[in-house]
Amino acid sequence: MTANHDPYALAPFRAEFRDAQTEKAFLKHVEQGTARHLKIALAIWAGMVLLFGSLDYGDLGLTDGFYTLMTMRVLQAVAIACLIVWVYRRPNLASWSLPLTLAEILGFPLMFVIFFIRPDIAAWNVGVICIILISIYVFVPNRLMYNNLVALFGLVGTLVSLGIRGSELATLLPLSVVMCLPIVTGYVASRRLQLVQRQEFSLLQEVNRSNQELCDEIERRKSLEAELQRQATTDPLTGLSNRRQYEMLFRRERERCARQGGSMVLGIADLDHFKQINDTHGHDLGDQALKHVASIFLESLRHSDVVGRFGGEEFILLLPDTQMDQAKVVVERLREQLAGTPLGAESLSIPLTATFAITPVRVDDDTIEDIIRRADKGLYQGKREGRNRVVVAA
Ligand SMILES: Nc1nc2c(ncn2[C@@H]2O[C@H](COP(=O)(O)OP(=O)(O)OP(=O)(O)O)[C@@H](O)[C@H]2O)c(=O)[nH]1
Repeated sequence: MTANHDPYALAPFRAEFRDAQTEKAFLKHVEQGTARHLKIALAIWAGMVLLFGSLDYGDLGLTDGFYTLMTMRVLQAVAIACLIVWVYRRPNLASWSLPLTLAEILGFPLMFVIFFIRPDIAAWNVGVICIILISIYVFVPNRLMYNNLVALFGLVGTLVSLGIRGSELATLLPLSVVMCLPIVTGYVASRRLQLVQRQEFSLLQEVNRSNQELCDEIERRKSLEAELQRQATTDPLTGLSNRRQYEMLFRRERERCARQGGSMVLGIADLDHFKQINDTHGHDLGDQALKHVASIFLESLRHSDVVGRFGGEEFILLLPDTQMDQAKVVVERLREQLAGTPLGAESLSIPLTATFAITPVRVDDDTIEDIIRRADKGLYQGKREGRNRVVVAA
């Protein structure tokens, strides 16, 4: 495929897409409509074939000629009915042109035979053939080149039949010009229709492509926005809420608890001897330890609780809808869980403990800093008293 390949370029004479894949996609797109057209055209064809039998009867009576013509008409009508059923079951046949072309070509001999059995209505027969020629173009769309082939067969067959019947060249020449008129008219009308249909299809594809691009762009922006939001609200190392986020959540939860008459507890956790872990095992393992602690806190607490990273090895816990005695039990359990889950890394098992302080959020606390300051005092007390404990800072 070249750089400037246009998949929607049209071949003006065939009135089809130059690109075979695009043409295939178009035919698939119009398959149901094409099949419907074809079934209607075939039904009209079969009806006309049988209807003209009544004229044969009127003119010929029950003669051999009538029986021959009627047998051909009935056989043809049955063949057309089979074709309708076939197209009904497999609509893609309407665009799959070769069998259809053969069926159309096989329909013509009946018209040619009439010249021999009913020479008296030769002029009528030529008229009917002209109508058939134009109908092929109008009613059987999207197969222009095959229609040209069928029309040529009809034209040549008619002239040859009349020639055999003894018509002069002087008659046949103007007749061929007259018969070319419906062919040219049908070709031009059908070509225009095919081009317009394909231009519409190209536009539709373009619109679909633009829509898809737009949807992709919206998706990309949404995920970018979500990522930015995540980065703006979480601590990059542990994934916990950062200061901005937990302060916002604190305000929201405090207001909600106040509205609903619930109480809220704030806790601080500070890892014990964390400097020693960093110094002994390195900063990377220190980072791993922080992530380990964060995941234990997140797993152990309720979804409605908030865990934030307060500073280096300090964490903040917000427990909405919780009384102090309940908070004491919850945080004690958290302490035990942390102490009982050492960090396993490179065949090492590093015990981790933390000192916790909890304090109630009071109505007269102005800011979160006031509450943290109170909890901090409890934390110092806990560190002084030997670490790995929960202190209530009332
Ligand atoms: N690996 C790592 N270490 C950090 C990070 N933030 C702070 N630290 C370290 O955490 C340690 C905190 O040490 P200290 O404040 O003395 O506290 P501690 O050693 O835990 O002692 P106590 O709190 O008294 O039990 C320091 O060594 C900091 O460098 C971090 O993001 N990653």
